[in-house]
Amino acid sequence: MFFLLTSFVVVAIPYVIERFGLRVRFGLFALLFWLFVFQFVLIFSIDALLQNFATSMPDLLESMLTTLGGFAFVTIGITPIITLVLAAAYLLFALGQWLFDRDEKDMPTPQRHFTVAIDGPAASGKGTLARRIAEAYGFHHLDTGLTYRAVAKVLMDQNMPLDDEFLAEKAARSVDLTKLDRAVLSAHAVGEAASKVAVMPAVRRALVAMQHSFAERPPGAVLDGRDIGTVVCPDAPVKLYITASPEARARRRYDEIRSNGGGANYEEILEDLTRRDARDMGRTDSPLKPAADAHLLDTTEMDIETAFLSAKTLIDQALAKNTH
Ligand SMILES: Nc1ncnc2c1ncn2[C@@H]1O[C@H](COP(=O)(O)OP(=O)(O)O)[C@@H](O)[C@H]1O
Ligand SMILES: Nc1ccn([C@H]2C[C@H](O)[C@@H](COP(=O)(O)OP(=O)(O)O)O2)c(=O)n1
Repeated sequence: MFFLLTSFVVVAIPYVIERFGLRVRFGLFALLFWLFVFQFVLIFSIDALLQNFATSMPDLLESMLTTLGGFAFVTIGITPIITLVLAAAYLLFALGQWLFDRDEKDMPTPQRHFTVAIDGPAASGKGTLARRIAEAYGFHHLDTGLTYRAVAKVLMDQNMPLDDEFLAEKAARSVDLTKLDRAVLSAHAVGEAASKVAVMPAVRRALVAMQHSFAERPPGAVLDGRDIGTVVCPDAPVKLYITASPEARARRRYDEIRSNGGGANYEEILEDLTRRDARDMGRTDSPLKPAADAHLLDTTEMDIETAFLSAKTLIDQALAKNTH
């Protein structure tokens, strides 16, 4: 009896490991387990039969039943031994699996990132929209216009010409993305100078490289400028091209300067913007133009919140596609 109970426990334990530990629904141990139970029942049934009916049984049947009972008794003794060996092998296998899984979990998974590219002419509302998106989605934001403005500011501060490509490239290489001071760089004159240095390919190459690595920051980045969808992030899942009539843009810039306490002339601003648009759209290297797959958003009659909601619909659709 003790032998049978021990056998039962030895078979049952690996079965439990298999079923609940290794999550095998019906495996080798389960088979052995039920075989064991079957043999157990067989032995007791044969034993009961022989005890009660042996005298009235033909000799041949009695000897067959005795042989079968003996065979079941022997195999019931072997089953736990086989099971024990298999259990040990299985446990080693499970341990290997566990270690392997743990190693996989420890491995750094490639960080996912999502890019929103926003382009458009001056004062169309790119920056405002980009900041709003970055805030809503927890993404990093880079106003790439500030990088061109930073190059122009360095040259202006040192009274250097704005068309010397060698000097401008040197200034571009010294730009530090963490030190772009919007308050200093947002001056109207700096924007005009930035548009001039932005025509030089060497300057663009240096700045585009920085902008490109910024765009890869996880979990996502919003970049606004003139060539984000076409050159800096041509693979961005969301590209927006923001426009507004020159008059609406000049009015916005005028209001912005006035609300900051500055003096401004609407006609002059309109003229400057028109000239800057022509330069930004007409240059040979990376001219301002919508990417073929960009969504156009005309904000002339659209307030900031409505523009944001339009962009949000597109971003949510692209994010849903990205996670499937
Ligand atoms: N849809 C809009 N409606 C009205 N004003 C806007 C809108 N979008 C932006 N503005 C305002 O226009 C000005 C210029 O916007 P900004 O985002 O700096 O343009 P950009 O980055 O294209 O030069 C800001 O004062 C901003 O508050
Ligand atoms: N990605 C970019 C961003 C700006 N530029 C250039 C062209 C723009 O006239 C200047 C200034 O850009 P910025 O976006 O700061 O100008 P606005 O805020 O729209 O007036 O820099 C560019 O060539 N490419």
